[in-house]
Amino acid sequence: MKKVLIPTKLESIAANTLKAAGYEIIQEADTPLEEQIKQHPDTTALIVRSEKVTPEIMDALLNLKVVIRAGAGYDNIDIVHARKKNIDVMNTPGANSNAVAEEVIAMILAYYRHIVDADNTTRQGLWEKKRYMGSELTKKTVGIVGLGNIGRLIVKRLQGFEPTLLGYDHFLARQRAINIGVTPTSLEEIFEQADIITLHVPGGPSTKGMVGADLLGRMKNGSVLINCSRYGVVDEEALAALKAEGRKIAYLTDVHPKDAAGDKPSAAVADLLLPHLGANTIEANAKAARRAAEQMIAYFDEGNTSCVVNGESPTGLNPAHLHLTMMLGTFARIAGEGKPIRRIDCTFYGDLRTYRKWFTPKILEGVLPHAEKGLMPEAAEESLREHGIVFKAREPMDDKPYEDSITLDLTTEVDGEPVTTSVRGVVTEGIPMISRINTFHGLYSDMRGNTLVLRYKDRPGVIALIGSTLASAGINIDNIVAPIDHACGEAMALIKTNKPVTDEQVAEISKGIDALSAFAVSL
Ligand SMILES: NC(=O)C1=CN([C@@H]2O[C@H](COP(=O)(O)OP(=O)(O)OC[C@H]3O[C@@H](n4cnc5c(N)ncnc54)[C@H](O)[C@@H]3O)[C@@H](O)[C@H]2O)C=CC1
Ligand SMILES: O=C(O)CCC(=O)C(=O)O
Repeated sequence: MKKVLIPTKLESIAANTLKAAGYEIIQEADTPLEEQIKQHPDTTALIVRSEKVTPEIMDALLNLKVVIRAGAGYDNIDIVHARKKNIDVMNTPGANSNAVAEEVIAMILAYYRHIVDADNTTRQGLWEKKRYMGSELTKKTVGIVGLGNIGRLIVKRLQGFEPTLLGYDHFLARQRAINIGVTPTSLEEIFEQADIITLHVPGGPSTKGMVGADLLGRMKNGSVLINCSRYGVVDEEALAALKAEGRKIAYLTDVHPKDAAGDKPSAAVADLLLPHLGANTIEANAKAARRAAEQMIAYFDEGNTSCVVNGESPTGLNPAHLHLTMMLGTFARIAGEGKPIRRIDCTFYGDLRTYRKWFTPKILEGVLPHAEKGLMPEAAEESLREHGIVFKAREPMDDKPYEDSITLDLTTEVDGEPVTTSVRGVVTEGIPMISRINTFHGLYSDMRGNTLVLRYKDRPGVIALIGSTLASAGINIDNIVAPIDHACGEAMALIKTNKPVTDEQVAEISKGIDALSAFAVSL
């Protein structure tokens, strides 16, 4: 019988559903998880809320197969360590979004109408009507940062207040944001224009300090910043400094470094401070509990991993090929000069064709470096779609003798016209090599390190010119390949250098040799 530990206050429907399906359930909310695992070292699965699931806990549970976070954010679980131990981690996406969306509206109204203070002072016998002059939410400009499950619901729940809605989500295509009902707006403009800004991005390294001195400094006097995402997303020291200078920014927060009693680092800077109440409704708790139980049953009974957030590639796939794909994506993006990407077509030759779906997260990583990393293939494909990128993994043509190689064609839009950069790569002796760029074949250049890429009309003396410009900048050439496309009389030089070549140096060399295209890549 599979033993499931639920070391948290989670609605009994989770335990009941699992018991009915034949699981053994230990639910104990008041004993730390560290203690409970000593009594239950044979635990197969965990369902947690904000409890930390550390490497030590995973190492101690030798039978642990899956950890389910009954909620959205899973930054309390070390998902990388979990992967190493072959433990799947899931969340229950969307289960508590409505609770947070409603909390945000409650916070705004409570702050605007001084509800908390007014209740306190009225109970004390005071009558401070003049002091508690309020503001109205109706027709305010609200900036929503993070348009996932919660951000999108806030859009809906705010509708009655006739707001102007600005939105930012760097994984969401412009048109999708418009369809959701917000005006896609840069972070800088949101912070400059909004009366209320509410944050709904995940926590962790990718968003740590995301709202720092620069953005905070752009906020209007009298504006409100709400943090129901995670502690660390807002640089509270920078906020405190601005407030000390007399800037009138209200800060309403629900999130803390630790979910526990004790001093709160945000207390001095916050105008409203809640004990992580976002998901704390009867409805959200029940929904997350039911989902957690259903997901666990589907996981063990049917092998359903659709909510796994730390998926890995299958055995048999050489990680070097995954890395190569990311490098090809990066290379093509830089060659495409950062123009909007519209389409990516890939062909995986040889044995790689069997694994093609597993390359999607790496393609995403290469072409959209700010996109979420470590996504499952389906989620990566969805992310590409949301960015307005059509992605196709083509069937390889059997007459092409490319063995285990990868072709990536990246199409950008330049002045309304499609422009495609095509790159092909292989792994040789464990080294990721680029073998073709557009019509320039036979490159076989190591993709690691610094590469200067120049296309020019073929003529004698060009390499010498490049060499002398690099030398005068103190840059050494480690290797050069410079094949010629005789059909068009052009050459493509891939020059490996001991240091990165700066944009200014690229421009100087490009001018000196009258290059048709020039860029530098450091991988
Ligand atoms: N206060 C509370 O009780 C609760 C807090 N949360 C927090 O809220 C977060 C969001 O929850 P959901 O909306 O359910 O998650 P979600 O995954 O549906 O949405 C997150 C959105 O943030 C976007 N995003 C990620 N990084 C970004 C960045 N650097 N810049 C702009 N956008 C970025 C993603 O594209 C995605 O659309 C959770 O990760 C969790 O940390 C969630 C539930 C309850
Ligand atoms: O379970 C809770 O109360 C915390 C919810 C939360 O922060 C999340 O789901 O990310």
